[in-house]
Amino acid sequence: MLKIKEYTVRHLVASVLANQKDSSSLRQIILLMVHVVREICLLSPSFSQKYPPVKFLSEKDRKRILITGGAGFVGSHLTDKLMMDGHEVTVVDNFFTGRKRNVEHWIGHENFELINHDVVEPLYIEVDQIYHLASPASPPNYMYNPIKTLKTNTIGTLNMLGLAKRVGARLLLASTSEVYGDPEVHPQNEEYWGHVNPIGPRACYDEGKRVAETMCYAYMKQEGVEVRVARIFNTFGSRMHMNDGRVVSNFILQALQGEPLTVYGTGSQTRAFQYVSDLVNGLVLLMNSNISSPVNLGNPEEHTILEFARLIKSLVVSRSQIQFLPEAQDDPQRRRPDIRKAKMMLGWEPVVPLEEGLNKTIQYFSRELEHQANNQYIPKPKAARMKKGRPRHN
Ligand SMILES: O=c1ccn([C@@H]2O[C@H](COP(=O)(O)OP(=O)(O)O[C@H]3OC[C@@H](O)[C@H](O)[C@H]3O)[C@@H](O)[C@H]2O)c(=O)[nH]1
Repeated sequence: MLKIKEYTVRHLVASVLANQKDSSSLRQIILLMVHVVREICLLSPSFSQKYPPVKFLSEKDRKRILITGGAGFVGSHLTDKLMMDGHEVTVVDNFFTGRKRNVEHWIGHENFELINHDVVEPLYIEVDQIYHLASPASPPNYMYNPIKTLKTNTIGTLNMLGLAKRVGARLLLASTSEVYGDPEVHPQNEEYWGHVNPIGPRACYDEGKRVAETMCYAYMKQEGVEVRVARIFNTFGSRMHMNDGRVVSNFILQALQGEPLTVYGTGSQTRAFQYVSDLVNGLVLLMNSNISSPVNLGNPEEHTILEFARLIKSLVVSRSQIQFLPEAQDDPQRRRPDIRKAKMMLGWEPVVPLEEGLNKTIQYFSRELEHQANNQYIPKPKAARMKKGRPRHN
């Protein structure tokens, strides 16, 4: 089809050259060229790249959605869901822990945009909803540069709330179970005010998220901004960074490489882990609900860290030893979400069984290791409180 048009264009060009005053032929050429260019633009993405299937949404239902931290572990899975649901998604990331690789399958799609931007700087765009996820989330990452973690969670959140106010968007804050600190109430429900050491090594994140929640409710009361607050409990799945440093990725990588599984302390501390797809479904339900108060999103199945180490060792069928290292300072000793509110008000609860999620994650990390092996360098998981050199603040 294009060949015929090329021929026609050539034919018309020849006729114009033969008679330079033939303005109607010239007009025809221009119209035809415009048509051909438009067609090439429409066809070229599907020639060069296949995107995951995307639903068609009418103008009325299609939302313009900003995801800060959208190239990170959770953010990129959320990007996938919202893109496949047919929305227009703008991902903003400074690529501190996020990676282009996590969203590269959308690059070039007409509903997708990727912006390299740090939320500590203001952002001016038109959107209907903001999922504000930007922040390092693993303890070694957020402790690496505590001042930057504080700035991201305070100035970054203020900037996003300011944007929400200006454009009338609804903002969902990715808060955390860490607002409960080392809890004295078990399991943790949303009424609990928490037990956080304000000057400890985790404070940059715990207190940063606590003040981010405070900011949300100040903007809601004072400026009428619509806010949603998700208190996210421990989450795992594909696209966690090899250097993430959280327990699931550490144990899986160690087991796969035959290295000792590093248990901090006695391993009697507990956590409850949810698979990332469950979390993403919960975030979208919460955003589109009318619940403005905080909601816990997590899987209530609680295990000790030592049990996790043994389970992962057996799923990987690894001969790794278990190595006990000094416990991390202020490490919460027990954590399990009370999810009655999410169940009752969102109709949400986790559906992916722990072993199924772990097996998928093990497969993911096996592929990553193969990929790394083919690219010579295999990064080791970071230790709990690594801090070498002096990180920059900005
Ligand atoms: O190699 C390791 C890593 C971690 N751990 C232990 O495993 C437990 C879980 O540690 P993680 O680093 O995975 O996660 P934490 O529960 O400490 O923090 C997490 O809480 C909830 C989220 O908001 C965040 O993603 C993160 O801050 C801790 O007790 C930690 O000391 C190990 O025993 N060995």
